[in-house]
Amino acid sequence: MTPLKPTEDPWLALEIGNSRLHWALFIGNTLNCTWDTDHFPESSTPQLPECKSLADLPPEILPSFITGKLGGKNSTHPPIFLASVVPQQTALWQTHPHVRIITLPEIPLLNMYPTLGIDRALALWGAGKNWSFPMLVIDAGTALTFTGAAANKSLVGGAILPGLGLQFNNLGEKTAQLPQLKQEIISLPPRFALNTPAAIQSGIIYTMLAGIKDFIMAWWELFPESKIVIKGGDRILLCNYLQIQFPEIAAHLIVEPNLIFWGIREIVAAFPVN
Ligand SMILES: Nc1ncnc2c1ncn2[C@@H]1O[C@H](COP(=O)(O)OP(=O)(O)O)[C@@H](O)[C@H]1O
Ligand SMILES: CC(C)(COP(=O)(O)O)[C@@H](O)C(=O)NCCC(=O)O
Ligand SMILES: [K+]
Repeated sequence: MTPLKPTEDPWLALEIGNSRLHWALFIGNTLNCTWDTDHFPESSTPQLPECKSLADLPPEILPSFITGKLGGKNSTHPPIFLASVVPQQTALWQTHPHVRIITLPEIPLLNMYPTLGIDRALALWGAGKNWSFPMLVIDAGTALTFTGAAANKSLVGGAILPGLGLQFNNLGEKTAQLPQLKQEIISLPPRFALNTPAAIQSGIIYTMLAGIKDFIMAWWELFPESKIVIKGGDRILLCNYLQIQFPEIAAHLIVEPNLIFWGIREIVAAFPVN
């Protein structure tokens, strides 16, 4: 891989989550734009190892406006810094000539355990470096996770539960009489509902909001001054309802969709260049 001049060269960040791929284009240290794409279908076997130039990347991965920003299809392929929590998807990229996979030991957090998700570690590192430690990150993604570190950048720990989409899908799939609902809740349902869809929405949303509040309160008992950042595909929906249910808590949350990319940028900046 050609060495990177961190101040001016373009590079791509790719986070592979359990629902989709999250992409960012950086020019040096500056985030230029972000986009999301689907996982590769398991049936397809993209010829990623053959990717020598940008023209070889499928258009559903690299939209044409991004190729344009990079100087067109014939320009040199920028490096892709990849962090993934989906091993089957990582495997597809492993042999790509311009991909560099970020691993847990490269993240300078202390006290990490070996199976900690790289997305959680990067988001926490990115948040702490941007806003300061202690720090608690809430990731409202496929899974909902809480991940916290103390002032000395040491992982305190966290928690994992099914995210909003998973809760709705699981309930719809594993019960005979419950419908598959979309998690787009237009407004907060009545707490004590008189029809099935509203009862499902009530159960899921009120317990999730109460759970988030409880974890935040427990964290503030340990670290009263800590900032809290929330990311992930369901962040806006959850923040909107937190705002209604627990406005004093919602007011303290920093909402940041690009947290993982700040984490990746920190690691790339520390990446040795010739
Ligand atoms: N366009 C979208 N595609 C998929 N999920 C979405 C989209 N917009 C919002 N979501 C919500 O985002 C959640 C997934 O969050 P995301 O941060 O994308 O997941 P991951 O990083 O785990 O792949 C889903 O539960 C879903 O409700
Ligand atoms: C908890 C996760 C599934 C979250 O994944 P996501 O919802 O962001 O796709 C992922 O961070 C993971 O696989 N973690 C490994 C276990 C751990 O962090 O302890
Ligand atoms: K994630």
